[in-house]
Amino acid sequence: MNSGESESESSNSGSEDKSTIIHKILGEMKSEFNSPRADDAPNTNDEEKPRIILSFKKPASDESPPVGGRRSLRYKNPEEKPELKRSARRRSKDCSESVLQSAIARKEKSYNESNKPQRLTRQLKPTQKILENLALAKMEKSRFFECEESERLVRKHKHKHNKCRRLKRAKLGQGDSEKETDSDEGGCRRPRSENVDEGEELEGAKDTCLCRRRTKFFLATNEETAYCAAVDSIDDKLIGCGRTVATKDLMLLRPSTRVPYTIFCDLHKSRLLRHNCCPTCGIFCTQGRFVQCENKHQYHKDCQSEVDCCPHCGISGISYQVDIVMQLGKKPVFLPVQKAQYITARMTFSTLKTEESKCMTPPLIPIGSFEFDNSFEYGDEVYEMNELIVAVKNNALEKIATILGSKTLDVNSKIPECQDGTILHIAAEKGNVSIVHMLVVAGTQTDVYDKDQNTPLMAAVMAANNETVRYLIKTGADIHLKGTDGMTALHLAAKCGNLHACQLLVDNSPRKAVNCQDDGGWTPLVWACEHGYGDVATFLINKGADPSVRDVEHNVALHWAAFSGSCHIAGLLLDKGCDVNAVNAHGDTPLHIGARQDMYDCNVVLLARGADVTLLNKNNESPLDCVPAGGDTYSVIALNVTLGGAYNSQNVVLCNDITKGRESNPIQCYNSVDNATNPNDFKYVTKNCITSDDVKIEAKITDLQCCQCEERCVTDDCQCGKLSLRCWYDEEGKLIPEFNFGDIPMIFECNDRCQCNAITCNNRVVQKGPNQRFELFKTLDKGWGIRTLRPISRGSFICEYIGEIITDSEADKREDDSFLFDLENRVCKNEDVDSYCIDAKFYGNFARFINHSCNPNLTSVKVFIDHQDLRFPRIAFFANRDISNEEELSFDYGEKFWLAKYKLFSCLCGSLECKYSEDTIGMRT
Ligand SMILES: C[S@@+](CC[C@H](N)C(=O)[O-])C[C@H]1O[C@@H](n2cnc3c(N)ncnc32)[C@H](O)[C@@H]1O
Repeated sequence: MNSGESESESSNSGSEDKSTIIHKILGEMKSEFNSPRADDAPNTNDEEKPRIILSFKKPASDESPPVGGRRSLRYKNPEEKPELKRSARRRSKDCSESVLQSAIARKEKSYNESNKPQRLTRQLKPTQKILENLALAKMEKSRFFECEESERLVRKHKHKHNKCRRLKRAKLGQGDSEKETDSDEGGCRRPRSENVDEGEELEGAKDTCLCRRRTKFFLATNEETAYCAAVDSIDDKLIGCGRTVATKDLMLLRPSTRVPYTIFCDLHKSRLLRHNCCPTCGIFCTQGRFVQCENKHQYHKDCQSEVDCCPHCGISGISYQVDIVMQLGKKPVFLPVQKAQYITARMTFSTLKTEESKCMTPPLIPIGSFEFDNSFEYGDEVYEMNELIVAVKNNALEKIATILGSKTLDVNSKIPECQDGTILHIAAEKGNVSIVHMLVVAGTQTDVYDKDQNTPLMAAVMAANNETVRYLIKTGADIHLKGTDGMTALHLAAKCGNLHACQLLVDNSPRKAVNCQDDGGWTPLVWACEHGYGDVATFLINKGADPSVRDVEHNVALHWAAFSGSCHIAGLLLDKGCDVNAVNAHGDTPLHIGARQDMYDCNVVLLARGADVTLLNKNNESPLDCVPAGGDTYSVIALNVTLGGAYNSQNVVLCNDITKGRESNPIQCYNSVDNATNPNDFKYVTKNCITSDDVKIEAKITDLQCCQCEERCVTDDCQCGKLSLRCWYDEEGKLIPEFNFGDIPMIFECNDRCQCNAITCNNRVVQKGPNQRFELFKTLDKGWGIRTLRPISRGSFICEYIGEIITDSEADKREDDSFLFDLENRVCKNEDVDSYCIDAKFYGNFARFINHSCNPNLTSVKVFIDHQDLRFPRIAFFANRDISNEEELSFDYGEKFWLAKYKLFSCLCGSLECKYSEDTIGMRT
């Protein structure tokens, strides 16, 4: 096949710049492998072998279906069904550790994202006392310095060389990272107005402030712990400390008489000693811009009087503005234990984004009915887990608070009476959001499994405690976790008919989990159909549930709707393009199932929508053979048989799945044209393969350019996006509207070396494989072809062109050239370097059956995933326009193909723009 399609040409001409950029980025790729122009190919043969020439494009993906146990639609009554043994997932220690790690990571992340520190520290408003002190200090200062004015002028003169203020940076160690020298002592002078009888000096220094003074005052408390009441000024925000202070060390201190006595932790004491606490307002100068005197005493600019003078030592004239930065060795990780220390903090939900939920639920204020104040007496009592369980079961909030506050229990310990779940499982099942909240705040992990492989979220879903479901989702519970039989919380919600929970789960799923399959291959939609929950089925379909997804027994959702006899759901599925005569692994159509279940109403709907009464299953049974004789269902099917209402009776299913289970969705083979049997003269593969040593792909993982994105690769910083010029995929995995099908970039998807999350990453589409529904069918005049069983929107990924990677010279030797796809990686004509093709003749996927059209609905795009060797792009087809149900898929083979083939046959695409028909090909040769 030869070059020449217009898209290809424009793509090539435009690709030089992009190639240059990509070369620059990759830094190691040779220019000769870029900008491959089909016309530049060395033409060593007059009779050149035809190649299909690229016109590059791609779509969305979903989780690949798990395999495992299944139920069978062969059994009329559920009781007849053999009990399913689906994979019993055993959780290992590693698994639980990773759950913990990810829970911590999520909490950290949500903390960082929310940028609201109040759950971790207390953010305080200045008290009335502090404000009064500020005003008082200003007045005192101005009075005091009136009489100091003349002295100040002398000192000013003395230090005139330092008069211009300098900006300098200081670093303040949050721990003991910085040991400041005490060289400031010498310069301290006592202002006349200060009370010298405050107490004994801490280190004998004669400061005018009281930063270094001991006092005779101690805090009297019966509590085991006291908390530091220091207030830090951090970037103009006031943050309370709250560290614990040993009760044996409760000396009350203050930096001046203007501020109240306070309890300080060791850290704040040492900073007080170093004059880091402003004597005017009593707030520590912790991070931000402050003023520092010559003696390294720090205070706030606003706390300075109009006369430039240090409120610590009174020295005037020599002051600097300093930028203080907290010096932390590493990012703080707030573990539940640490959070639990802040027992005086009011529990709040303010750090969570309160997105408008579609469900009408009241705002989430879990503690609404409960005032959790710090007057609880925890005492020395040691509690048993049983007491907590009883308290949770009885909704005894105060008791729960007391037990949790005592910290005598491991809130994550497994409870044998509760299937080895935790106390959070019990609370989630019980459904009191306040209790769930208290447990979460007390450090209970949300993503733990019980023996039945249910998480607390799943327990809440099954118990229909939807406020708890909402709370747990917002708190970061992982909604994608799979439990028994590979079921997610959404599967369970659909199975239970819990519409509200379905809404919460779907609306909070970053990449829609709506088509996720469990071990039996069932989607949430299948569960809703099986149990006849019309509202849930409608909701899921509206949210993009695919009615054509097959389970492991090849049933589609319509089989399950027929099983439950839900005519409303059956109609809905048929409206969405579900095939009324879809056949499962036993050859049963939905009508066979509906007949066996004696579902009259539903069978009427199926018959009215074209169900074929003549189709035989693998036991040679027609639907009429399956129905109990004598009833209404028998009559209605018998009537249709009598009337000869066989619909599409010409259609013959030759094979249920040409992929033999290798694709996530089976592909049936239909032939209603002739007697040809299904094509099986090739090996179905889903990855390109190599059969010769002549093909060597540079695929070292260490050579891969990769990204450092934390999660989803949605920002411009994603390195893989930059390689592709930008990320071309939207949230659903479709090419964005800006993607220019006339000037196609190469796409570099995220790879195994990237940091991002493989499930939620936006830049992974082709690697997840095809997820649409297709059918192999016999065309009237072009042999086999591929058509879609449902509408496909523009930009969707269809499939890759998969086959055997061979060298050009090998391709030239091959007899059948109908399946060669030229990788367009030919180097300069003069160089004797081989280039490559993909041959799908012997090894291939269903793309090998896609025919040519001069007005194609697919465009091919070069994609790189597991290697970045530009000689071997993966060829991905994307819909270049909306494609309707049952439309044949096609791409442009390119001029090279037709120049080689026109003597044998001409193009039968039938489009008005056809360039290679019998009539038009002459104009091109
Ligand atoms: C890659 S195969 C496509 C699958 C093929 N129809 C089959 O039955 O295996 C390419 C071959 O399909 C046929 N073909 C594809 N598109 C065609 C078209 N527009 N007109 C005529 N023949 C076409 C040609 O025989 C061509 O060599």
